Amino acid sequence: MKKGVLLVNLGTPDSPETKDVRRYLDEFLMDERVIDINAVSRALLIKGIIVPFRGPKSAKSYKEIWTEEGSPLMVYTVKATEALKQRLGDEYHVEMAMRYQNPSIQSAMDKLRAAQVTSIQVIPLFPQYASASTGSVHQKVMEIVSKWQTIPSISFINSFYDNELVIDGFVQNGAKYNPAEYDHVLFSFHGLPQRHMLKADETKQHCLKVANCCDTITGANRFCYSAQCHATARLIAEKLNIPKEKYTLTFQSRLGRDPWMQPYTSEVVAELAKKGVKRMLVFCPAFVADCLETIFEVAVEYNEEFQALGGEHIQLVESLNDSPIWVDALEKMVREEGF
Ligand SMILES: C=CC1=C(C)c2cc3[nH]c(cc4nc(cc5[nH]c(cc1n2)c(C)c5CCC(=O)O)C(CCC(=O)O)=C4C)c(C)c3C=C
Ligand SMILES: [Fe+2]
Ligand SMILES: [Fe+2]
Repeated sequence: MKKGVLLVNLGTPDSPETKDVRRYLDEFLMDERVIDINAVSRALLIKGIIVPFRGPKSAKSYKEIWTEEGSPLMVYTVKATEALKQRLGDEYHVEMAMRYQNPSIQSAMDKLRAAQVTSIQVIPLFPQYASASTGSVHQKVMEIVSKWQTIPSISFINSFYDNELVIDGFVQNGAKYNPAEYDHVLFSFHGLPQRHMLKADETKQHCLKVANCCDTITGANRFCYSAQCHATARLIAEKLNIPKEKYTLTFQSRLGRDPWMQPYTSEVVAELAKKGVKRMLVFCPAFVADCLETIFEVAVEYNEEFQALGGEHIQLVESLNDSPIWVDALEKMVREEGF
């Protein structure tokens, strides 16, 4: 009998065609943990405005990054999963799923059940915990097993923002570019609406109330996405000897008009270009695989904005993708934190 492992990434459209992108956006943005407003307003906003209008625009962006093997997020996640299977051997049954679209969590859980695994270890592939990413994966898995007659031992990884091998993976990739040769370094994380941060603060007295609330991890902010992003950036910067004044942490990918976590990457990129920064190195350590948000938003869109304002070049540091050190990190998580 084998132990089960379920790796879950965010998800990506089945193809870069508008109909598939719309179906993906619809499933993603109708998740109440992502757009956390009342159900009627969410349906009106998402089905009536965002999906119809954003669908064709996003499809155009996906066409720019699509490869012969498929969407980069999918390609890298599949490769890392295959490498992990090799490492873990016969003692484990490993499945990979996407929170939205395919392969679905339901299909992966069905396979684990059919394989009669003795336990299931769920690893959402997001280094920093957010209700909209990790929390949503946890909820979906719990919904599925709640319908099973027999529920095996299940464990959920909450976050791995300070995992040494994960940090070292980003450090190795960044070191290839010799950060000292760049004028400035950005750590650009996927953003979230500010209200998600406030909801994560169980004390209601810390987040955005205490000065520099994200600078250290405390009891109040231990599950705060922003505080965990700050910790990840600090650890990478320390290992690469990047002094504090030479790097900035920013948040990208804002959607809608509500305030999101700040500072916004787009605004910092523009300010730095205007200040005369010419060469900038950008890490995106919220993503374990390169995807639309890194390959297109950072390396193409922000790069163009930077150059239009006098900057010379934005260099994206590759994500962990299917690097051996990332597979080492996953293997260690499975062997040390599982059953
Ligand atoms: C790092 C984890 C992620 C969190 C947290 C997250 C929250 C979040 N995202 C949106 C809206 C969009 N995100 C989109 C793409 C996207 N998001 C993540 C990760 C997180 N999102 C990834 C890995 C990707 C790329 C997927 C790929 O196929 O490459 C998109 C779709 C693209 C676009 O149209 O721009 C949207 C929309 C919200 C609203 C949100 C939390 C509230
Ligand atoms: Fe996102
Ligand atoms: Fe904070």
